[in-house]
Amino acid sequence: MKITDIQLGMMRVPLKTPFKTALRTVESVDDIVVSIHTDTGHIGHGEAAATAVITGDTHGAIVAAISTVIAPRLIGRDVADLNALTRLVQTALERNTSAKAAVEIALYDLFAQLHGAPLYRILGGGDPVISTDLTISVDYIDKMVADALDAVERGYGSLKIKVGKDMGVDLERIRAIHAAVDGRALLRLDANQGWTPKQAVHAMRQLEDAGIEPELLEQPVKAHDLAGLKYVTDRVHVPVMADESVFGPVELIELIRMRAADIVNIKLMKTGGISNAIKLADIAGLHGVDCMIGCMIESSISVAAAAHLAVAKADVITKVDLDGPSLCAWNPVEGGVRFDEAEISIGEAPGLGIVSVRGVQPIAS
Ligand SMILES: C[C@H](N)C(=O)N[C@H](CCC(=O)O)C(=O)O
Ligand SMILES: [Mg+2]
Repeated sequence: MKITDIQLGMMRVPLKTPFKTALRTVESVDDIVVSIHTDTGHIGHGEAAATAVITGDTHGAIVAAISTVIAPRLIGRDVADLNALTRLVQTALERNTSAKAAVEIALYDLFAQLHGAPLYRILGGGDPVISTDLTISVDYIDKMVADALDAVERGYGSLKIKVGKDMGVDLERIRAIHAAVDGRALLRLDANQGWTPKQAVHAMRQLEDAGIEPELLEQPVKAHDLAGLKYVTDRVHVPVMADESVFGPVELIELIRMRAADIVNIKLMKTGGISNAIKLADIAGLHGVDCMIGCMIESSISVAAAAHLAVAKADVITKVDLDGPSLCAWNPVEGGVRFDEAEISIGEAPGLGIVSVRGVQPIAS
């Protein structure tokens, strides 16, 4: 199975409701779709999210990285040599993790198709049904409470509450949601770097005093501030999770050496795809550090790949935040992984199981 062409397209899928964090507000998935064509007629699919405030990646940079740097290295190569191909992708250029992720996802999709098995089986197998949380965007308190109650009604057992905007109001937000949900869902807090280390410790102690025990606190402080993250981890009972602070193995090893966090959030758009995500899970597992698998604002192409990985690495990836497809107004993918509110289930179709993708505008390269 030889690679003959790599095509790029732009996909827009509106979200059901605006997605709001301490870092940004976004109303649609606007992602680059990668299709890798082969001489056997098989097509591998991938997707890159341009989350400039986190990865630094923009649409223009993703398109340029793939079309001018990565694709020329892959054309004519055999999909059977997956490890050689992922090395070519990872060493093609520095950073550009979302572009690398999209290409790797499509390569793994093809590799699994080559072997006639769903990707999770190629990655080691597992129970193909997992549960995701749902994100509650940071907003007016009444709106967040209503969104949280709606999510509980829809069957979500874990809610990821976005905070990090204003410490005083954030505490009110959490207290109000905690009271309304009344034990029917676990509360994960994600400050997206919005607090100082001292504010984060103060906030968690206030919650403790009020008898509120969130399941975890995600990325309370600036991404580069590992010392600040450790300051919080050392002083609160709530498990602290690193998200924006950890992209790849190098950051994870430093985080573990410093004992700066209790959990790490693995996202394909940060790791540059599946090969490094496997390394992160293995390093974390070796050190007894649990992982969450997360996503950016992505659709059911790249989130499907993350779901396959989560199934295969379920011993280490114990928490799932793959709600991108649930946030979308419609599903652009025919076939593939089934996203039904909290339940994500993977079928037995080879690769990612994607039959076709709707609403993609070709990008001339
Ligand atoms: C969508 C997912 N639940 C999530 O919250 N991801 C964010 C970043 C998403 C973005 O800004 O695109 C996170 O975990 O920080
Ligand atoms: Mg996060």
